[in-house]
Amino acid sequence: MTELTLTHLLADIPNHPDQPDHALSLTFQAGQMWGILGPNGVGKTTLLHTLAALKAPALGSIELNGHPMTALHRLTLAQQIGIMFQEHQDGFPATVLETVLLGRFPHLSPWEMEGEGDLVIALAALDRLDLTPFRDRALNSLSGGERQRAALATLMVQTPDVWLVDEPTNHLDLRYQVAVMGLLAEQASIDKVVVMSLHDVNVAAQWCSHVLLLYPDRPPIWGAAASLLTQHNLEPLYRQKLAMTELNGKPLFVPVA
Ligand SMILES: Nc1ncnc2c1ncn2[C@@H]1O[C@H](COP(=O)(O)OP(=O)(O)OP(=O)(O)O)[C@@H](O)[C@H]1O
Repeated sequence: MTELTLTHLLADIPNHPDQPDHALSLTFQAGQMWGILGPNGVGKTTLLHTLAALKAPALGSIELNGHPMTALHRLTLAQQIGIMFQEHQDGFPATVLETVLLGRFPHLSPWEMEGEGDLVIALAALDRLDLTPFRDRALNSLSGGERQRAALATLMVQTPDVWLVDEPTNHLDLRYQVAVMGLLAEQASIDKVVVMSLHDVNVAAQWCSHVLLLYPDRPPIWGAAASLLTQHNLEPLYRQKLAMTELNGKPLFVPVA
């Protein structure tokens, strides 16, 4: 079973002094769905990039299934860890299908072209995200929400064991917010590790099994979403007064002006 273990980890946030008492020591496990919550600029994206081994930490270490990340081959990391970025860049002109097929890249030998099996996986992902009608369109012609769905389709095609997703509901209308969170929950249910940054505490309350709360001015806390998502913990997180009610047994928070 996949495990990503953080030991006294401190992400290297530019222009921020290192705060060793803010270090993280926790394990993200297969089947869990983690939401990272915190105010703008606290370091959620930087932490996700650190977990993907795209950025060295300021302190501490990360192990994937007991192996230090720094000792793993880039190809192994690319096969096992997938990240969806918050901003989608157009590296080069490509169609939606060509872009999504890039997710197969870590699974191909050098110079090997995608085969029939790869195409089947890519077409299924396009179908799952309602992108089949867009398959031959240029990626840069898609709307923000369509591009977000194309980025998630690419991650599906990569089939990583660890899904790191930066603000998965960005740009999405309400129906696709639910569809995408359902897709991520499905990945957790098949024993993937799912870790995402979120701005919507209600999405976290509805979908996440665990949360990590990153405070700018005090040590982080982490654990079961049901016990940590409280007014007591969230008001100081956002420095915002909140009202709370309940819907279907889950808390529902509303900012109070
Ligand atoms: N290249 C950079 N140069 C200088 N500062 C940077 C750079 N990249 C990030 N930062 C700063 O690092 C801090 C953490 O940024 P990060 O994007 O990780 O925050 P975040 O919690 O994801 O924010 P948001 O909720 O706004 O997406 C911010 O203050 C940001 O301005």
